Parts: sequence; C-alpha cells; structure tokens
Amino acid sequence: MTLALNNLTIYRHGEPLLSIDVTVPPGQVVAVMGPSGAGKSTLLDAICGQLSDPFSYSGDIILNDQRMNTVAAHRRNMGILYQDALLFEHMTVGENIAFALPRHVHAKTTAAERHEQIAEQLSSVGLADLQDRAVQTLSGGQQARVALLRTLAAQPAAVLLDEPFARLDAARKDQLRHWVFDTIVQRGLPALMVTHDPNDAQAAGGPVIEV
Ligand SMILES: Nc1ncnc2c1ncn2[C@@H]1O[C@H](COP(=O)(O)OP(=O)(O)OP(=O)(O)O)[C@@H](O)[C@H]1O
Repeated sequence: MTLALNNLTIYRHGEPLLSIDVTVPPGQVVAVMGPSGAGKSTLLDAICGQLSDPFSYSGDIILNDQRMNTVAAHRRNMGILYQDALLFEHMTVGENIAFALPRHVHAKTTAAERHEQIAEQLSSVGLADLQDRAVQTLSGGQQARVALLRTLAAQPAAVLLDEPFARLDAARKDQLRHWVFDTIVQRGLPALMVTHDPNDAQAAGGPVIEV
C-alpha cells in the first residue's frame, strides 16, 4: 500500500492554510510537525474524506494508484486515530474493538475466537483483563490505547494518527510507539502521524515534514 498526496493544499474560507506533497511507501511513518493551528488535523480530515466547511482542498489523494478525492469516506479504508479517543461509551472495551473488525473477520471467526484475539491484543498494550470493562471506567491513557487497537483492528489500507501518544506517560509512550510502529511495518501500511513531540518522529524513523 502506498499513499500519495500530490500537491495537496488545504484552504480555509478559500485562503491557503497548508500545503504538502509526499509519497508514503508501505511501512513508512511520515511525521507531520508544525505550529498549533497550522491545519494538521484538517489535513487528516481531508485525506480520510471528512473535510467540511469552511475548509476545502486542491490536489490529489492517491491510495494504491486509486484517486480517492471523490470516494466516500467509509469506502476509503483509512484508519484514523483522532486526538480525543472517541470510543463508543456505552460499549465495553472488547465491544469497541470487535465493532471495528471487518465483516469478513466476523464471518470467519466465532465469538470465542474473537474474544481470544482481542484479549491478546489488549495484553500486548498493557490492558490485559479489561476486555469486559465499560470504556468510561478507563483512564484517558487507557482509552487512547483502546482507540489505537480499534483503529488497527479495522485493517485499514493506510493509517492517519493525530497526536497518538500525547496522553500517555513516558513508559507507556515507549511501549505503544514500538507496538504501533511495528504493526505498521509488519502490515506494510503507509502512515501519517501528526505530532508536536520530536521523540515520536524519531521513534517512527521516517521523514519529518514541517508545515
Ligand atoms: N470550523 C472552523 N471554522 C473556522 N476555522 C476553524 C474551524 N475549525 C478549525 N479552525 C481553525 O483552522 C485552523 C487549523 O486547525 P487544525 O485543527 O487543523 O490545526 P492543527 O495544526 O491541527 O492544530 P493543533 O496542533 O493545535 O492541533 C486553526 O487555526 C483553527 O482554529
């Protein structure tokens, strides 16, 4: 999978806000850094098809040679992780992750198998035994980890991360960075990561784009 942003410019009320031109090959994490208000989150909205007034853009968004500009958001298969976790609060941790699994995974597995797979994933990010907990009983950092698992459970074709580690303590940051970046490499996914933390960019090991 390759994600190309060809001469992409974001506009607010018709005025240019941010421009980027980059090709992200499989397994690479490109860090996007820049001042607050530069339009970084809006850029991710544009890529995944969620841009709304007063914003617009020009240029092309290409995923695996397919032009995404006019493809509906739910058909783009972009995994986006927002700054605020935005989990389904009335569901358990496990239900939040299971909900994101693609239909073909549901069709091929039993509920018990899915439960076991989700337990393994939770344990790999330090959340063992929390599968049946209501999400609103989790801390912000725990919710951020569930949101990361959910984003990747959907088997996206590309990953867009908005400050993915900002709410984690230092030890968790290291653990989660490894887990997320390893997963991205193993699955050969192109990823864009908006961050203010140079350590995130360094750990990702890819190019840094200043906007
Ligand atoms: N609905 C809106 N109408 C007008 N301006 C908006 C709207 N939403 C956001 N903005 C402005 O657009 C600019 C880009 O916002 P955006 O959230 O993309 O920036 P950012 O680079 O992600 O910032 P941060 O690093 O603080 O998260 C900001 O100046 C913001 O105040």
